[in-house]
Amino acid sequence: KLGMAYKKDDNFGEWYSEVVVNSEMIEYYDISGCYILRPWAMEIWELLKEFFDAEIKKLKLKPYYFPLFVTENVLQKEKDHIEGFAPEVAWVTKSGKSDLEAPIAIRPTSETVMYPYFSKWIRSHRDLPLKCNQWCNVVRWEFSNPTPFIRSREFLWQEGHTVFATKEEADEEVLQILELYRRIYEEFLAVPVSKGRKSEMEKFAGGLYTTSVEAFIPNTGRGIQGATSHCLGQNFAKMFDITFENEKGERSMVWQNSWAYTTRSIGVMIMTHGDDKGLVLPPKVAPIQVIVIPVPFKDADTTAIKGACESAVYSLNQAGIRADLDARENYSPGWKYSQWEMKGVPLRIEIGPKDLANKQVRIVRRDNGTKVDIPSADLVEQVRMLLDGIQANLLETAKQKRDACIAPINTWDEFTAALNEKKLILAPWCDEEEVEKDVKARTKGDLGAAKTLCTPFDQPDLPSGTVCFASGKPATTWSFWGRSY
Ligand SMILES: O=C1CCCN[C@@H]1CCCn1cnc2cc(F)c(F)cc2c1=O
Ligand SMILES: [Mg+2]
Repeated sequence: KLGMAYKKDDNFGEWYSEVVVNSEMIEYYDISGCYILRPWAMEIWELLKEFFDAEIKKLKLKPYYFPLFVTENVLQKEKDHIEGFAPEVAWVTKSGKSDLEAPIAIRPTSETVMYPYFSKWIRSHRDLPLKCNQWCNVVRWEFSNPTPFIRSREFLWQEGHTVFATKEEADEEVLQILELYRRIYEEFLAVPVSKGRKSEMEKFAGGLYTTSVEAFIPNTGRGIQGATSHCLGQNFAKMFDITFENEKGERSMVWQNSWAYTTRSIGVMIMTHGDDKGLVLPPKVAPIQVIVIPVPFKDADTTAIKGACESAVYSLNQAGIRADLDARENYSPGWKYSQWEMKGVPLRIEIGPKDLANKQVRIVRRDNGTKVDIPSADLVEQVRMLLDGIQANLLETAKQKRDACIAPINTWDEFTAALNEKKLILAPWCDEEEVEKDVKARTKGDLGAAKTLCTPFDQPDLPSGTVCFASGKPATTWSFWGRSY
């Protein structure tokens, strides 16, 4: 509970498992790949949801809830949509002692659950655009090493599924949602991400194109997909016969998007900001932003000290700041400091007899450990400034660490060297799928093969004559490559 046995830079995997448990976010469960999400994690999920849900409501998304279960023939409606995924599908085969007539799948994603009904509900252009979002869990029985938040067999997400009359509307929304995902990561979780397009090989096979926000974990040198926003084109319209009568009375197929972010986002935040004392929470997502701790002294007036703590908490809460009082009698101040540091609370306020006498409080920052004494009269404004400062500092520090890992390369040898140095590789590529397959084959190994992470929208200058690092053919784009989660 108190103190960490593992150091982040020495044993990242063990450090991570310890932090998520000691901070009371996760409890391990007796089914591999399944975890209990405790309040310290769920409150973060709820703060993210509050932002995202309000934003998509501005975009006219409507809330739905579709069934958890999918019949076999519906799930397999289109082979290439779930071809490679079949091993991940979890099936219900019995109820009680008796077998079900036909096995029923638990949703791994909801296209096949929803789209037959989109087909039924959409008749004319007046039924468009249809904008559906659901907050739910999905199950994917993955076998690669399970990691809390990052890779679990059940996870929480939102899945947006939208239907438009024109490709232009779909293309526009794909980027609007991607920008919301960037905001989730950079403005709330203080995690820098790159917006880009997935390669033909890495994109959602059922769609037309995939965009994503990509993060990077310097400790492991691995990229990680933060969220995805797909344009499905008319592929699912064809599959599920989703057509509408346009203004001219012609029957045409709809254009669709689908997009999601998941509880994985919490794991990325933990990996990015955590340190050897535990979690470091960005204030925007901290369930408690300020913890106030009375520091009694042998014969000091403990009642007056507690009163001062309570009024500090009260005025902070009145100002919309999530503050709490830790007045537990059975723990020493020192123990409390360590425990709230482990939980990553951005600010700690200590009030002892001296502070009381001087009408001040001592504030300690979790991100850089600095201590400052401020007059109680300035409490709310100073705390607000400190919280904003911590939020900005966390993003800036993470950006600098990530940028320090970016390795622009031109040749194969530079590529393999950068890969072994756990870099986020920026390479000129001919954008050919065969070459991507070849790089995967040539870099196979215990740590996993290298792959494209995304082709960033923000393209550096590509001098004419630049050749692809892997094929020697003319390069057409700069892409991020690396090992990934
Ligand atoms: O990524 C998104 C956004 C939200 C809606 N879905 C899309 C594509 C999901 C891609 N995907 C991802 N994983 C899957 C796992 C399965 F077991 C399975 F049957 C199907 C899939 C599958 O289609
Ligand atoms: Mg998967």
